Amino acid sequence: MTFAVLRGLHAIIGDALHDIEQVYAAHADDAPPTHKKTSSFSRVYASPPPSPSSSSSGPSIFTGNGLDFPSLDASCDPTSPSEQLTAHPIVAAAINRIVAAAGQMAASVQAPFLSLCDAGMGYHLPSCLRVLEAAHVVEILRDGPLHVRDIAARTGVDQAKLAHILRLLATHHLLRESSPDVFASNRISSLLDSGKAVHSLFANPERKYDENASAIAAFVGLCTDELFKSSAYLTEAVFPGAARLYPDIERPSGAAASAKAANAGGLAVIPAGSDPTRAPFNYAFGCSGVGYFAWLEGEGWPPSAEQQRKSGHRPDGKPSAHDTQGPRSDANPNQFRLERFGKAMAGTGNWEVPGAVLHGFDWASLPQGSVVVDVGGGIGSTTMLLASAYAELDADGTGGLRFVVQDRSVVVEMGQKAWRTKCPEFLDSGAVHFQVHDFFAPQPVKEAAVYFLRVVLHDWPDAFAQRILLRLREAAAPHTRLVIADWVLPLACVDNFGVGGGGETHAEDSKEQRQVEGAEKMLAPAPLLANLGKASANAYWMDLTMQVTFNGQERTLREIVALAASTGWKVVRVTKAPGSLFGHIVAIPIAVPVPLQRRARAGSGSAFFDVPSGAGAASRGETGEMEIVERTSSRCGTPTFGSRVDLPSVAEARARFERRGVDVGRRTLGYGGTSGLRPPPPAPLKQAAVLTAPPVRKKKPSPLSIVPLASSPSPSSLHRPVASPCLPPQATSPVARRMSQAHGLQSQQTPVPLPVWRQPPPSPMSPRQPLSRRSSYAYLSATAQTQSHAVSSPHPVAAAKLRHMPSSPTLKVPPPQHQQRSPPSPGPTRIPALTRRGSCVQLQSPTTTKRAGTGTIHPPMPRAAGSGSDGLGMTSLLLPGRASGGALDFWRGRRRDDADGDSERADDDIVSRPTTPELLPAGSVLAEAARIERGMLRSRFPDP
Ligand SMILES: C[S@@+](CC[C@H](N)C(=O)[O-])C[C@H]1O[C@@H](n2cnc3c(N)ncnc32)[C@H](O)[C@@H]1O
Repeated sequence: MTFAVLRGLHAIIGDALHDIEQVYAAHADDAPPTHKKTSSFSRVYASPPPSPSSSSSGPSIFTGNGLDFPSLDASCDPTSPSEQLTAHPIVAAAINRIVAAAGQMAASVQAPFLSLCDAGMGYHLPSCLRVLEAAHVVEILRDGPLHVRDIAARTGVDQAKLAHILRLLATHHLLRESSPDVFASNRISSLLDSGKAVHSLFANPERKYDENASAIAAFVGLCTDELFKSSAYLTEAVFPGAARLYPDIERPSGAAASAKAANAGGLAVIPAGSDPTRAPFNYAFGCSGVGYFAWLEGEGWPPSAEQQRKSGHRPDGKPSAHDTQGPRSDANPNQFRLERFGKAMAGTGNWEVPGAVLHGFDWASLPQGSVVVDVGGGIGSTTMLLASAYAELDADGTGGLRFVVQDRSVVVEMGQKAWRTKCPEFLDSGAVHFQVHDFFAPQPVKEAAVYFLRVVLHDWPDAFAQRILLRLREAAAPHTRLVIADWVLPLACVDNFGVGGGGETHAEDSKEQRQVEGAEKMLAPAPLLANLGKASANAYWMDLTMQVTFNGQERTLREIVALAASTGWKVVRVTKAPGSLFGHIVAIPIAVPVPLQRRARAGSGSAFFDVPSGAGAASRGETGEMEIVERTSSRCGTPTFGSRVDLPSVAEARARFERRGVDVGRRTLGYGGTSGLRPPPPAPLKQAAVLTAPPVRKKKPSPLSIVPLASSPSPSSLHRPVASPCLPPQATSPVARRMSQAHGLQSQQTPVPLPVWRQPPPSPMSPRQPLSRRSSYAYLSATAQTQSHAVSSPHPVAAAKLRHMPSSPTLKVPPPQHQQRSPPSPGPTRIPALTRRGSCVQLQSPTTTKRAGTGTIHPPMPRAAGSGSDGLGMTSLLLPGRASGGALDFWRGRRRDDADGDSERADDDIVSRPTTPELLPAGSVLAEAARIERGMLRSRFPDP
């Protein structure tokens, strides 16, 4: 059977390659001459002929010119059509199948001992990668290949050693040895280019990460330095037996004591390995009891004597001469790492497919005036996205959702400043309100419609995450919904959990718990690993990174469900954007587990168990959990670790969802060959799942709802807001997708929305609808172009009539008015100039969260001279699968029906009007099309 498996893997690779070739062939017209692929296959990495076992048999579809796949040997140019096409859903999905199948194939056929050598000595890769980054080798190679002698001369690294370091990287395709001892950058290593001039890098190495382009270099620097070193101490931290065997290891003190601090009342015990300040990182850097962020800010320095001895630091704690971490400021010896971390964080918004949050919950179903609390919301970047879609207020001040962004005081201050600068109208109207709040303390906003936790829980071990969730449960009303946005790790095997199946679910899972709408059994069928193996690796790298740094973790669905259930929440739905392992989990309040109820009744006023804290307790070895939280804390309040520090403008936020990087549509594309890779699509979102009242029994209300919170002893005296441990997986787009292999799993998880991209020509294996060869894709890369959008604010100026959020710390949700709202209608939009002559766009109605339809815009046809106006052209809109469509007439000037001069439009504006409005089922679809076309027309007919 093994040969059958190997042949199966081989066929997957062949078929996936075929899919990719088809897409590139379909875009041959987009290729500038330099990107055209020739039929000679002269390059080293040119495509081999299809696999004989491939179901898409036949020769390569390239017999002449075509758009070639990016070469591994050349620098990465994210703006090239060839590179951009790698994000095409079909291509991205095919790439994932290739990565998964090739990884599995290699593991299957390679001698097991050599596989162990790969895994066991793979640590040299991050080591060598760090040299490459720290010594600025990629910038040195920016202008072309160099002999190692010259690289050594410029870096000061010994020539012989450097040659071996670079060769190891070249052997793993991270660099290229173009001739003996001559090295060149390639598609992968070129991403490390910080964009800085080489001389300035050597003159001011501490300024390397000043520029935006350096986010990936910063990320790799972070990964290959403290995170890599931390990972080396995983065994010491998790395996109690290690202490006996490796006496040289300094065991962080108090680890055992913190286990005692666990309470026995139903909340998770805090085992020794779950103290965020005694993680592998603390072993590696000899800074027991100091949280990672506090360490970055200078605490725990100098390291212990043992650590100094091992790392070569001088006994006075000052760095030794050969320490290459860059100059340290007197105030904070870790300043370089601190700033690098901040830079590496840039772009965490790419954890999520742009706009995915809008589909993660049925926000439009919430009654007017509902309050959404973004708990640990950073400076409100995600709230900005939601508010710009749902906070629009009606003229009488009753419309729209209201948002409360809660975080630590230093973050709230930053958030308010950013919002005041970029979109004060939300603050002025009271639609958005910032609030200082420690999420371990009682939640001041009671009975909110939604409590939203985005990438917060993964920062914390279970025992702490439980406390955060319990605080929200205490404040919840029956109608409250909890929305958790975090990675959802699939198992490495088929998993029936949540899909309602029996079989392999754990006996202790109740049937109710097993039902989670949107749960998936697998991402890929056999012979591939169910979680797509190596193609999904990034989420698992992230998971372990959280673990080694903070004892945090990413969670599987069953772990999230169990965590939620232990604090009185039932997970009802998970939504993942196509191509992402990042999920939005919706939970409803249920009865709180009995042990916590007992505790609440026992008179504490809270389900929390207040454990010993303070110096006295510590001296008795009874470290309290809240003391642990404090130790995790950031000393000088470094702002938004793990949170995005850049607030998008309203325009950028709207642009993210207006262009819909995400689609939860269910349209299936026919895929060649590897049929069965896509599990059936999840059922359409049911509003009922969100709107139906939770099963709270009237006769037995949750004890938490009757807990006299007012008389509760406030644990806040024990708390102070703490910096959150959280880590970056990705740097900024468009290369972010490379850092997330999970990005682009579309075809395996959810059918690809049809018209986002132009499709390849139909093949006998995979009949597809041919689309205009002239058309192109309007959604190139949402994140890449977001910056260039300028959308006028959709919000009516009715500030005087707007209701303000009460500024008191306790907010009550106003009685629901049970009136459905709609997101704002699109305002006039300037779309970035596209160079193509037409577009194939994914169209969605901005007036509803449901998909209104999809369509293909055919290229504008220039008007015949003398056709009676200064018109620019007409474009037609087709809605596939429907006998409907329409046409748009574009011209420069005033709207025709405003010819009386009433119009506010400028004479040189490009405007449009449907010529066949009756044919269009959704005017908003047409409006969307018009905005896109206007953008393209502007580029062709620049403003006079
Ligand atoms: C990974 S960031 C997520 C930020 C935001 N939700 C987002 O998605 O961009 C974690 C956030 O938790 C905040 N945080 C950490 N400890 C906190 C606490 N005890 N109370 C409130 N917020 C806290 C941090 O300041 C940070 O903004």
